[in-house]
Amino acid sequence: MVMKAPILESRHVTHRFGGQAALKNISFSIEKGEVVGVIGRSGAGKSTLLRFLCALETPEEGQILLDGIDLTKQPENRLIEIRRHIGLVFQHFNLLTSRTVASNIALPLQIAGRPRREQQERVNELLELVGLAGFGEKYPSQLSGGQKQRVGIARALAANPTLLLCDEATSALDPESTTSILNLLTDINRKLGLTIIIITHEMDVVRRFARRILALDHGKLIEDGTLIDFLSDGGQKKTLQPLLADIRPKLPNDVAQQMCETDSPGAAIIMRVVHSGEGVMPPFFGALAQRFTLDAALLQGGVTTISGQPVGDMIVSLRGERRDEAVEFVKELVKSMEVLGYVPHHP
Ligand SMILES: Nc1ncnc2c1ncn2[C@@H]1O[C@H](COP(=O)(O)OP(=O)(O)OP(=O)(O)O)[C@@H](O)[C@H]1O
Repeated sequence: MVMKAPILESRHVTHRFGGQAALKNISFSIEKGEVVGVIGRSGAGKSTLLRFLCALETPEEGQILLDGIDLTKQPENRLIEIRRHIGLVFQHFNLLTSRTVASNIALPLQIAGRPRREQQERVNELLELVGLAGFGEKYPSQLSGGQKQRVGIARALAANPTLLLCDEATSALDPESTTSILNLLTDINRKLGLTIIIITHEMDVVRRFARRILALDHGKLIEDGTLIDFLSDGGQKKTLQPLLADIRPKLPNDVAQQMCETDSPGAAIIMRVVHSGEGVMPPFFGALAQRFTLDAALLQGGVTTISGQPVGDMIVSLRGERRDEAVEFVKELVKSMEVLGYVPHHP
């Protein structure tokens, strides 16, 4: 097997502010072409990590390697050069209002001293790529939030970066523009094979966009995996639950009111089931009901497709004499299963 060299590595990164650790022993490695979401609540350490990843600051301990180069060991003049190869996309776009769209996009090329002709050609290419052909002579004030962010993305891509770092890139946008920007980033990843890291506090954004999720909590890396890993571990790891709360199906109120912790004869078992879709689509529960003569109901949730992969997160209820047999059967097929409680039988 050929081992690919990582494009970005964080090795045992620790950093403190006034004795308080903001990042604790953070290690991960990202390969070229990956799409990674870094998620965490306010104060988790996302911005601190971002500043290290883009070589704006150096951690107290540990190393950051970009394409094999240790950013923590480079002199400032080398870092200036390295930063040119890191595309940054900001929450509030950071466009220069007195410059046209074309001139905003050309800025990194101008700073790098590229010839005017080359700048123009590259700007036209980028306008096309981000779906803004014909917008070059407009000013930022004439654009919608989503369009401004397209300009921000085009500018970040101008110098052919090794890596695109998006800092809360959709947090200032309405849901429709958020979707279009996430689609654009997915498209860019596919077309250019560019490595993209999106840093956000919104689980819905990483759920829809990132094939791999890194979760930070109080400066610690508490999860590094796919959405399915995240959902499966959410049952056991308490620290993941607040992050997942936004996207998980919730127990319907009437069921929550009737549910108790102890099983009793004839009770329905209420379970959260996470699975990768194959063979466990909602009709499966109909077949299960028939096979084990059960009352089986999908109470909440379903299957969504993430990066072409079906991901199921459902709350189901099973009641019947052969209920426990059915539970064992389901357990073999799914990624994880968590018993939430029991609803007693009222004849
Ligand atoms: N310059 C600083 N001086 C002192 N403490 C800081 C500084 N920057 C960050 N911190 C602290 O480090 C911790 C992590 O902060 P950080 O800004 O990285 O979190 P975050 O996940 O980006 O949060 P948010 O989403 O609110 O921006 C917090 O406790 C914060 O108060």
